[in-house]
Amino acid sequence: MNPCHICQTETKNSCSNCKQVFYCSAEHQKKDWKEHKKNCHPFKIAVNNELGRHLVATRTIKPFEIVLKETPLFRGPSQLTAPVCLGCLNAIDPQDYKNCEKCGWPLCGDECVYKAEHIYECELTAARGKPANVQEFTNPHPLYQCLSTARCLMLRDKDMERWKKINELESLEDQRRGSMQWKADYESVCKFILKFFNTKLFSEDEIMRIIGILQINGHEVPTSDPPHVALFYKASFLEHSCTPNLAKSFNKDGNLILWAPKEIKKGSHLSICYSDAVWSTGDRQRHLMQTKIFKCQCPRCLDVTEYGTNYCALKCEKDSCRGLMLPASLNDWHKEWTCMECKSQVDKVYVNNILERAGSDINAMEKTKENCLKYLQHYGKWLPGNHYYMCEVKLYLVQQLGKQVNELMVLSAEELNMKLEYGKELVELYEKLAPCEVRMLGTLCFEVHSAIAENTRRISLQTSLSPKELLEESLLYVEKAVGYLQYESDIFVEGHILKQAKINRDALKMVMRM
Ligand SMILES: C[S@@+](CC[C@H](N)C(=O)[O-])C[C@H]1O[C@@H](n2cnc3c(N)ncnc32)[C@H](O)[C@@H]1O
Repeated sequence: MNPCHICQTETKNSCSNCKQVFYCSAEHQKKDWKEHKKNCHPFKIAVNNELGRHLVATRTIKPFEIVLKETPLFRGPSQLTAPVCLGCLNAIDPQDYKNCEKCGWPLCGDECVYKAEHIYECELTAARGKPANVQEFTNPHPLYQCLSTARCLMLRDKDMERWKKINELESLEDQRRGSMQWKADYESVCKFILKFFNTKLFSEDEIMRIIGILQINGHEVPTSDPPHVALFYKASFLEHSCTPNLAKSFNKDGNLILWAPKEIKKGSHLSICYSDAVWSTGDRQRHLMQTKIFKCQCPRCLDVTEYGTNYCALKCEKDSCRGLMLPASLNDWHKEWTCMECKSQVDKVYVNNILERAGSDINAMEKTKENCLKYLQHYGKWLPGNHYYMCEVKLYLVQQLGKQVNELMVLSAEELNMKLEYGKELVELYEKLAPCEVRMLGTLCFEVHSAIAENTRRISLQTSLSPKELLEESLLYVEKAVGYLQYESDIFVEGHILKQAKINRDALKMVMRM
């Protein structure tokens, strides 16, 4: 029993969405709804020593349910960017832009001059008495490195409520202080702000704290081109996992949508991936340590085989052995690797040589069908089929084969089969390893569906029958594609795939009813 939020009468009845606030009657619940809905979510904030604040589900969350939809608390240009319009945050067209009359920063045009967020750096720049002078538009521009920090600092005197919330977020000041990144930020952002804006408004500590908050909590938002950075208040309490349980989508206004691709049980921690779930363990861990200052101990990082997928393994160096080599234990990625079959060992130099060559060859390679096939054949000597580099190349192949309109119809039987087999293989692998990489999974499922549909068409031309199992399989993959992409906006290519997937799904259902 708990007290009713309105009248304190003891009651068992809680809000069915968040399970955290109690009401003795429907009437009292209705009375409180306007206030309560702002904080009514199926999670609560918890704290422990290892994670700090984190979010825990207060009830079981159903597949595809939206767990949190949030508008940005703050948005601004990325730290490393070519000049962008400070109104809409899209790239400046060097042939068609306008300098703000008050501060000199380039903007797209009149419609962007009065966008609310620009007033912050506009005022700060106008106060220095000399307009900003941006002439070069194609490369990352040093002036822009300091802009988000400066814009955010201005909230202190302009928007107390937002400033207070931003300052509640983690800055990891002590862990960051003195690191290489901290020193670089001190020179290129902190000292630069004080000098460029010729201001004494902010202390060095205040500036370094805001830099930390932006680094630890910032999200890259792809709704502008190039993407911009934004802070979201409640989403900032989410912990990281390399196999998270929440997917992240953005609507066209840059609002964040966090949703559950699979059921999440009551009491589970909610997580997103701060890094890239398709990267190798070494790369993810390095990235997390450099940018978010912690060593990931998620179940995937604590299992060298990554749930038996052997995503980072190498083939045994001995031709006579079919085993796979991995570090002997978790913290030994940088020591010897051992074959799990014959127990022979190789040193890190051997491992690095293979990985460095395989990595630089992918980067340098033009991603044509022929090159991808050559790569798979060549590196198949050292890398197993599930290796992350092999998967990257298979992903290119699946997308390349039948990319143009009607090209699918002229693929050879062998090519069509390759698209199908690699596509299915990748869906199975990434559903295990990266179930929240929904854009990649949705696109892959759509490719597999298209390949099965084409196969079905070829078979039915020969037999005048459409094999039922193939139609069912094609429907299964197109339904998966719709599920994974359902929150994608039509400003993204994935939003267009979603539209087509829905059309194909409905058409398939009709054919199957006939
Ligand atoms: C965006 S904040 C998350 C909220 C933060 N715990 C707080 O109290 O505000 C990111 C920071 O939380 C901590 N953190 C998040 N996920 C973690 C994890 N899986 N393991 C260890 N620390 C984690 C790290 O310090 C990380 O830099």
